[in-house]
Amino acid sequence: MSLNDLIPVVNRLQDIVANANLSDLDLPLLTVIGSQSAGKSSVLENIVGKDFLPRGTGIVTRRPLILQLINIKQDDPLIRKPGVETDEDPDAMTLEDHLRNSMGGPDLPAEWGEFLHLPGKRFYNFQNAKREIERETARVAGKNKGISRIPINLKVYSPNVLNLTLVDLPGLTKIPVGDQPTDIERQIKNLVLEYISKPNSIILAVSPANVDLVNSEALKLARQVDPQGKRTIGILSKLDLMDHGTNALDILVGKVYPLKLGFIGVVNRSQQDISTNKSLKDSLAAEQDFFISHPAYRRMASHCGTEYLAKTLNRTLMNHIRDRLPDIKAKLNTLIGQTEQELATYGDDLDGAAEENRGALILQLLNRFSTCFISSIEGNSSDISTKELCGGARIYYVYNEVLGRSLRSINPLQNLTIRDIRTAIRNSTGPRPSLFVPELAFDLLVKPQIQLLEGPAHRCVELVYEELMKIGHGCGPKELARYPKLHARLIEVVSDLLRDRLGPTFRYVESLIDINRAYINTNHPDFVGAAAAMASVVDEKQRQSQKQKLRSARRIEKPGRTDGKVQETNGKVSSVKTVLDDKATPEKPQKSLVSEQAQKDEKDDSFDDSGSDSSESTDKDTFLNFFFGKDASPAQQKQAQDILASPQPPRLVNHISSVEYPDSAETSSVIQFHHSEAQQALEEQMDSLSISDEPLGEREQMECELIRRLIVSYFGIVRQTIQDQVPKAIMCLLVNYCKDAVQNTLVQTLYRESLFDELLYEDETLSQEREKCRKLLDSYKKASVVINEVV
Ligand SMILES: Nc1nc2c(ncn2[C@@H]2O[C@H](COP(=O)(O)OP(=O)(O)OP(=O)(O)O)[C@@H](O)[C@H]2O)c(=O)[nH]1
Repeated sequence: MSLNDLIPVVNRLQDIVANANLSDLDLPLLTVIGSQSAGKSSVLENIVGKDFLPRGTGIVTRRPLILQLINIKQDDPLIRKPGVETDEDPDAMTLEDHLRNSMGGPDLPAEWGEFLHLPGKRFYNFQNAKREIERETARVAGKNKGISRIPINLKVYSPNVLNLTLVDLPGLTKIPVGDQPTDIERQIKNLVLEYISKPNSIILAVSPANVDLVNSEALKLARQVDPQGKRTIGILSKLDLMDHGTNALDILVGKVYPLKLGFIGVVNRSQQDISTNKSLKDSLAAEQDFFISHPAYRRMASHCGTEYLAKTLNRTLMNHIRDRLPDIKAKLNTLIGQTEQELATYGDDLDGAAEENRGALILQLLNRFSTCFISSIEGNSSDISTKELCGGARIYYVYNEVLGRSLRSINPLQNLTIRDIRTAIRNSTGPRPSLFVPELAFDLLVKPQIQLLEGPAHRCVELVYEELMKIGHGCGPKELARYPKLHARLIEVVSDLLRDRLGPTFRYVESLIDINRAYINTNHPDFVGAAAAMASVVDEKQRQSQKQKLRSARRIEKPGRTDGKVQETNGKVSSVKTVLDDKATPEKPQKSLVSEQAQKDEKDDSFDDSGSDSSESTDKDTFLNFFFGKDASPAQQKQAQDILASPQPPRLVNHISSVEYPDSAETSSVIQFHHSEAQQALEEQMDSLSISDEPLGEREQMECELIRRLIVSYFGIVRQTIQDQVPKAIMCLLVNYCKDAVQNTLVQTLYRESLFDELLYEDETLSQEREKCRKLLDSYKKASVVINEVV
């Protein structure tokens, strides 16, 4: 097999490794070394088969030349790339040439060189390339024999070359000439070693036969990096210039210097041949004649010459490739398996599939989509996230955590000032003073409070709706990715279904609130009732009064200590003041009673039971004494009013003003109950218009407190009802409804023959991907055949 025979095999393998993204076939680097004028460039040129390297007497190669041969196919689009700069002289071009070039000409040569330092410029004429090498050498290394380690990179594109890299290096020399530095020998040696020490480098050590081999600098250096001679090929040049009567037979048969890859004798073109432009072809023929006709080499002529060198290189490259093959083969097998799997995920090509097959496919996809939707809600989907709550679990969370928490966060007495209560009581009694608990006022006041429950109930419906939407969007088998239009339509239909159900669910939840506002059932078994509430109010009042009396008594015993406390604890000034005042007027129960209640409210975040857990004591005597007893003194009234008019305890207000849902990522679930300052100011203004500053009577204070307790108790009952009923309503009207209806709705809307084409429109990128995948698989399979052939 000659180098030319190797080209197609290596090219196919190169294609394989490139396509399969395998590590490169990694063909060795051929590095030509030798003393000055040994014939390195000539050898290299013979291997490449192109006459393009500057040659001559004296030092010619003064910069490393990295020659990258790139194999291109005859029909490679690169060949006809329009608008490239060429080395052709425009003035010397004929009209025909111009036409040919402007049309991206069919006759452009398929071989050209391109320098790294002149990107985009093509050298179709290799004599021009030779001149450019000379110019570029002189530009960097000067004109006077100087050398430079900066390489010249030349790429040769041709259908007739192997993808190989060859390196031509400056000749080894001892004595500095021209601009060369005094340590030229060391510098060149280092430069050469840099290239040949790469294990991937095959060293072509050129030694001229007319110089004693013991003086071969090339062999000396090669031995340094390849002591066993495994990757060094000895080349004996200038065999034609040996003294008459002498020959290099001993060297060529390996008797003088041991090299595993052996020595090969060559006869390159002489300077005269170059001057007379002797063609490469003719010089190869002449070389052949030389060996056949030479008495010493005749017997081994088949193992001499450039052609044999090419064969040896070929064998070396093949061995190298064989070494790499098992690895490539294993990778290829894995890739074939993987690609087959990938191809299977794209599904069969539906082009030209029968109508019933399409119908069955659509039906199957609709069913799988609806099953996925249902199982996501029920929590038996196979694709359950472990990162966040989803589907049915998230709905449960909305009911229990989000709704429960937001309902609990509502203050039953929100927006309800003592003044509002007093005004309501007064309005409801009409012109007469009331005898008993003003029931109408309670009725009037509790209804707007019940309305407060509507916000969280609505939000709960919204959140469940949003979750169902999310489920709808994330649903469906993987195959749906292949049919983007079908997928979009499925989502659309489910979204429509959900949207249709949103209205009825909202309305039902609203009516739940309306129903609860329509009739205030004071007979509810859990309702605290007026008598019990009043009893608890009175009971607390009494207890408070007793406590205060006790404290007053103690203070009278130790007056100094009380004073000290007043000064020490700023925050408690008012309570201590109360005690002191109480001392002067012992019968002022109402104030401490109310403040106790405020403290109680403060402690109770949920606001729901403060009324209902009150004591059942019905101390009629005390109750009547209090309710129909003598009025409090004006001083007592003022004190009570101060406290009643005081705002809600700060912690309570903060708590109500912003309640966050536990799921911080769900910012939309944050329910805000902010009062705008403007609104508050307006309310205060209205208060001052509607309510006189007339202080509350003791009886009024008791009534207000009573109403407050009744509202808290009744509100708690309704809140519980709402917390119980809203999830049931949502399940019935939204979640279960959609679960039951999804499949039918999908089939009714989408299973229509007229829609099949549109719905089964395949994602273009996907069909391209499948095609690509199929081609890749083909190429892998072919590659596998190629590899088996090589072995
Ligand atoms: N007669 C004869 N001349 C040769 C042979 N090989 C090379 N030459 C001549 O030797 C001279 C140097 O050849 P090159 O190929 O330039 O040698 P080189 O080793 O590349 O030289 P530098 O790059 O300058 O180190 C040229 O004039 C060649 O024609 C050969 O086998 N026989």
